Amino acid sequence: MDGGGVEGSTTAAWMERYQQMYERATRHPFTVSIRDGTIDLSAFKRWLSQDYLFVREFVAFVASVLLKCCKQEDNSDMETILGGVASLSDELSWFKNEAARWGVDLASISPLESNLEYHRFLQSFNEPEISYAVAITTFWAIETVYQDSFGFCIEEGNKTPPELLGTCQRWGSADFKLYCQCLQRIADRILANAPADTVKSAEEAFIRVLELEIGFWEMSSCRS
Ligand SMILES: Cc1ncc(CO)c(N)n1
Repeated sequence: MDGGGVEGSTTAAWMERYQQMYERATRHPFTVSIRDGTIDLSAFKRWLSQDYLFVREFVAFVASVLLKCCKQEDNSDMETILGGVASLSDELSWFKNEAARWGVDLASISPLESNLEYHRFLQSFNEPEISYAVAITTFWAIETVYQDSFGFCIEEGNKTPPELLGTCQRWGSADFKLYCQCLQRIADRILANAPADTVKSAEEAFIRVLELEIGFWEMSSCRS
């Protein structure tokens, strides 16, 4: 398919095939409790500080995706990914401001086990053998879980506490959704031209992201 849309695409097919797991990642009790207004603020602060450490690691991951992109013969996706790297600079500042607002001292935080597990997964993309197709699919999946999770917190009928709306807007906004759709179109185009074993690896990476995202919410809720 080459209409630029996402319906009927490889990634859309996976979202359907693994719908249950996708829902566990994007409608997790942690984010649903933000939407309900029943969120435990100590859990929110745990998420905030752990996600700051995640994003620091994510910078290196996105840089590795950018590097793989630049090595492609057709590197027309470069600007989109470069934009992603650039926006993480603003994101790190946002985390620092937000942490100060909540009285969280980021200097004294160390990563919990589920976060470390996610770090190891992200670091594995430094290997030049990991293809651009797998990397860009992983990048899309990671961003999309947050977009869908936080987008739900600002959809109609939400009771999200006003002091958490900024967080939800960061990933739930219409602009961030467009950005995720742009990543999805890139992933689908690359996958459409990739060999079957690469597509299989990308599918496995998609599932792994869902597992790791569920683990991250569990960790934040202190359920694990
Ligand atoms: C754990 C996690 N997944 C995805 C994102 C989106 O960038 C994030 N900030 N943290």
